[in-house]
Amino acid sequence: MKKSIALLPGDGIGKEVVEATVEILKAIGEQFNHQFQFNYGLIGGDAIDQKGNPLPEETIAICKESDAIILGAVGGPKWDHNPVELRPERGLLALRKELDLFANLRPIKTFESLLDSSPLKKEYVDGVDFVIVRELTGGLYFGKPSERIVRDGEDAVVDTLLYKRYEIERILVSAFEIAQKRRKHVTSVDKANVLESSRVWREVAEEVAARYPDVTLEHMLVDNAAMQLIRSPRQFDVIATENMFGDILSDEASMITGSLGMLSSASLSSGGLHLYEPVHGSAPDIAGQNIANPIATILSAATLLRQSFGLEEEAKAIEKAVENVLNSGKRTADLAEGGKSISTKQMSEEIINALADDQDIINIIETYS
Ligand SMILES: NC(=O)C1=CN([C@@H]2O[C@H](COP(=O)(O)OP(=O)(O)OC[C@H]3O[C@@H](n4cnc5c(N)ncnc54)[C@H](O)[C@@H]3O)[C@@H](O)[C@H]2O)C=CC1
Ligand SMILES: CC(C)CC(=O)C(=O)O
Ligand SMILES: [Mg+2]
Repeated sequence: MKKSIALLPGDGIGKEVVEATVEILKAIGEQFNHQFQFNYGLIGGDAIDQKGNPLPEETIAICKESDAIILGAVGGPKWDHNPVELRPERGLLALRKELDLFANLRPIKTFESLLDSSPLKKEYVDGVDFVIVRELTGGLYFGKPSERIVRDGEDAVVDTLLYKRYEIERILVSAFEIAQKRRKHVTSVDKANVLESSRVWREVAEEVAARYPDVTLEHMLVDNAAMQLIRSPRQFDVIATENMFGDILSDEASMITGSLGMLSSASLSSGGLHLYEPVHGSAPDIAGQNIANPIATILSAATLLRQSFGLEEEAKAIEKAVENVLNSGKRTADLAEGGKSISTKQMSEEIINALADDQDIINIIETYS
């Protein structure tokens, strides 16, 4: 198979985890005889420094000419005091809007060998397997006005939470479609006791639920949801929520797996050009040290192969290789609890070695060759 992938490493550890992931894709391409062409683009802080724009036109063009996109992360202290339109994060938000990447799927599934790495009790996290379906192109991060103003003669500030009804409907439809293929339970998370947008969200959730009689709908207020994620995370199957709530809850949920560096995500578009990105950011505190955990990005790439290219065996091979490496006790620093750890590059090499050693893959390749 010949396919092109746009690579937007971005800033900080974004560069390191994308580089580690490219090595995995090259290895899987060689093993399964696929030709993946990589098209690099600038986004975020680097793009501001080199082009004066966090999302240059060339980057949008590179994405649109590709079959799928992998993004690392954007941001860093260097640009923290820039005016808002020259913040690296603006580049990512603009790309999500430009490509209508409205559905961000963030699976939270524990690995057997990492049960002790979670700060939560092992018996609570064992068997956790749910997905956060986060709306990604609306809500507070996109509403206008978003500015400093003067109100009643006082300095004030306004951010706007705006959703069109169809935006709420389509993300809930995505959540119900996903739930139908899973354990058929949607927890719709909102703040309907306070926010009008959440009241409409609830109404739409009820309407959509009526079209999926085999799926159970439960409403949960976001503050309770934040607590339930810690108290009994196994209760969740699909969590459907708006942009900011999903952003916050997913970082919280990452600790069920042991590290933010483990959480992959897929940002799906209405147009079919999807973007795959880790849940974490550019981690300036560890950037440039070759110690970041690349697994979130590597698992995002596995989802890309499955979702965008239909390469199920290849996706499974990567997921199994990651599991085998973790089972062998190898850990990056975030999971090593002060013990022996391996670098970002070494983790990538270990996963490549595990791919090469996997007898199932060798059998598949022999069957197809
Ligand atoms: N998708 C994106 O591009 C995102 C960008 N950001 C940006 O990233 C910058 C840093 O934000 P933070 O709040 O520090 O969030 P962050 O997600 O970058 O880091 C939070 C903490 O988790 C650790 N961490 C994150 N990913 C890791 C990995 N793969 N391996 C090991 N440890 C990892 C970091 O070292 C840090 O201690 C900011 O500029 C922020 O706006 C934040 C979140 C998402
Ligand atoms: C630019 C931010 C909204 C990125 C982020 O925190 C996320 O998507 O999880
Ligand atoms: Mg986030």
